[in-house]
Amino acid sequence: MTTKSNIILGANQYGKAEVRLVKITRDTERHSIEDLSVTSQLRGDFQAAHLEGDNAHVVATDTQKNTIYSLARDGVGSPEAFLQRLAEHFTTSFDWVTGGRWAAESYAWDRIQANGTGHNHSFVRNGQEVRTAVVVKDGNATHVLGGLKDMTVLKSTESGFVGYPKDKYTTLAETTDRVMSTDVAARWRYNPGAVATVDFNKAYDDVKALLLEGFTEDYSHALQQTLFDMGKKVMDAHEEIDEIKFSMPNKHHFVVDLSPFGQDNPGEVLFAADRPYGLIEATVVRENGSDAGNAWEGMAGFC
Ligand SMILES: O=c1[nH]c(=O)c2[nH]c(=O)[nH]c2[nH]1
Repeated sequence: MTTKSNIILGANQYGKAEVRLVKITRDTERHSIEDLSVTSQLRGDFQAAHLEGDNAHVVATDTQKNTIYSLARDGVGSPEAFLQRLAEHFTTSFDWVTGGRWAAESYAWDRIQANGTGHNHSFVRNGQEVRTAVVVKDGNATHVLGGLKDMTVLKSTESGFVGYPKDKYTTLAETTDRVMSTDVAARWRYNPGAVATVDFNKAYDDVKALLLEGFTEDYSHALQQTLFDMGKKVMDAHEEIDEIKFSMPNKHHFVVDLSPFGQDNPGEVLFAADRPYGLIEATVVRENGSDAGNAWEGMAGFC
């Protein structure tokens, strides 16, 4: 005789994904623009909805979307602060919502330069990188993650790759001078005790600058070393950050053989391959930093 095992509901969350929100602040002639894609996901007691079709606890995803727009009426400020307001709203408005995950991407706009100054109300999208933020609330614990992605960088020298093991499958030639390029994706976790006093926009600008400096500063023996240097630089300067995770493709640039055309090629004409690419991922952590709890749960694309 076989006994049937009991089937129960496991982890679950739900909400509205990628709510496109543009907030123009126009209380003076000099307008400003905040452009985000916001995702809200609630966690808590949603057992009856899944097991019995009882929606009494199901705050509609449409309501979640409307809440995002309504809270934006009072300003966004920073993605991290805005997500914390959403988290606070949902967990205090509905008893059974014990936590959730709120995420944003934000897209920067620069003022169009006209007659030597930034225009009051005309903007051009700045496509250098996409800013990311996540707030995870679980009971009394709140985790705030800053981040960025798609920040494409390249150094045309001061990078090499030597000393790796050679076996019968190794064809890669050692080099002490190559192009190194990557799309930086990084997410950093703020110490929960510091969150109340962090100026998230200022911290973001500074972290981005430090990442760029870290990429360029020293000779790179591998993307792995450069990744660590970048993370260490950020964490040395920002005590309020306890951890930074990276995912960085090694965007290979191959020197094209021009000898069939009777030409030399001292690393000037390159084939930029789009795949396959190396994929270098790591976390740089502050020893004895705060407990990450479930801050990284469900975070795709990072290890
Ligand atoms: O910076 C690099 N790291 C690697 O792990 C690697 N592997 C490889 O083939 N080229 C490179 N470059």
